[in-house]
Amino acid sequence: MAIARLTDAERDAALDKLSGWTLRDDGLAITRSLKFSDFNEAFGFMTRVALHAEKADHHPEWFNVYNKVEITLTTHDAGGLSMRDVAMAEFIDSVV
Ligand SMILES: C[C@H](O)[C@H](O)[C@H]1CNC2=NC(N)=NC(=O)C2=N1
Repeated sequence: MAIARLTDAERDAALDKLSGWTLRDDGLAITRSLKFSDFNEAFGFMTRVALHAEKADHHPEWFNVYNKVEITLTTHDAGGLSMRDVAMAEFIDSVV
């Protein structure tokens, strides 16, 4: 399904309302690194996000080692950032 890619202005406005997210060098994704108290906390967080991602049909690219989770959000169908990434980032910000 074609999903609209954010304009640079929309992207910058979105980044302003998010916390802890940085734009990847190529401008096509946003990333955030999280540190939890232990693996159980980290994986519990990932479980919550995974269930939400499935409901939203929008899935993060992420890396976990012990209590650290590195998350990258981009919309493959848009070839860059879309409002789905912003919505997913807002959800993640609300559960960390
Ligand atoms: C078929 C399925 O709806 C699509 O592949 C969805 C699945 N999850 C997705 N997740 C992300 N991050 N980007 C997408 O374009 C995307 N597309």
